[in-house]
Amino acid sequence: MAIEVRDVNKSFGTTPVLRDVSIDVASGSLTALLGPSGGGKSTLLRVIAGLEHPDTGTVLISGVDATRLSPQRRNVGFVFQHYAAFKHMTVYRNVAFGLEIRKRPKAEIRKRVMELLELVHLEQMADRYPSQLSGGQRQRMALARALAVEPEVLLLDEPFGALDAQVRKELRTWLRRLHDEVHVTTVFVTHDQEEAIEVADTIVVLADGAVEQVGSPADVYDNPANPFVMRFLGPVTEIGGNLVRPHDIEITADPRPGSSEATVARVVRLGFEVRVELQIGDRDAWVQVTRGVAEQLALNPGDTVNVRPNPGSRSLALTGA
Ligand SMILES: Nc1ncnc2c1ncn2[C@@H]1O[C@H](COP(=O)(O)OP(=O)(O)OP(=O)(O)O)[C@@H](O)[C@H]1O
Repeated sequence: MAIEVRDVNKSFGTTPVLRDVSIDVASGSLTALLGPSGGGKSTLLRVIAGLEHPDTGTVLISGVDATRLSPQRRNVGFVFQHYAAFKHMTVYRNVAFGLEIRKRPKAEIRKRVMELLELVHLEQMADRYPSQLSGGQRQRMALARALAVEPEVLLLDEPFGALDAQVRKELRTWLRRLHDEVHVTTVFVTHDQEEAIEVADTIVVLADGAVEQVGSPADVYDNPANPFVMRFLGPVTEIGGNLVRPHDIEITADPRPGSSEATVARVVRLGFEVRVELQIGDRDAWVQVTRGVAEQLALNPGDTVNVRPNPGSRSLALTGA
């Protein structure tokens, strides 16, 4: 294990922010800390980095108890949402900085910095200043700088959070590819479930200071541990007291075992998919079907249909939740 967090508790004043948090991060993995705002993601990342100290519990990095080590001695690289670059230094010098203070030979520094700039596709920008870069380019520079000193662990706190949606999407793909090339153990914080699903190989769902579930993107999406995780990871709707993914619902003209009667309220075409809005008793629900299915059923507002979770699909009973 590259990182082992054991029974960590942390409060700010009297407010508990991390409650008995234990996670294992496998060497070479790309792990997302995912959860709603205020859930404790950044605090957990900062505890791993050594920027915050847990009240109780331990943090091991590469098997070594790092709980009391300073950030400098943990050999971690860190990138924040708003990256503080050295404004008066070129991109080259920003990336070289960590190696220069470690007094590495000039030729070695040059080779390493140019390799890194190539890796983050900024080789043409070496002589620019940070103010002459776009937001996405600046974050890529930040990653190159964090990687320069060959950290054992790379920690990213919403690294693309301040960028517009399009650039964010590009950088996600880019981060995944970069990780496939470099394989450095990476933990990144995000509140965006799509980002976590697309980029990470392991997702840790954190809410209200506690770990709700740990698993692969497919695990947490298809087999959520509880209604909170199911709701947070993707769209849900409620049918017969069960929480179901809207694409996991069977809609038929005639009743089937376990089905509920519903009235079609609206049929919305969204390209290939069709969203069927329903009224079941006094509750609203919706189902996502393909255009073919919608056409076959010839659905119109006011029609009576029957719906039930697809046999074999995952649904969660809501009683007591
Ligand atoms: N230095 C601090 N002093 C007091 N309270 C803090 C401090 N840092 C964080 N908190 C509180 O701890 C809780 C968790 O914050 P944290 O930033 O870890 O959550 P998060 O999941 O990363 O949320 P976000 O996505 O909004 O950053 C919040 O209620 C926050 O107000």
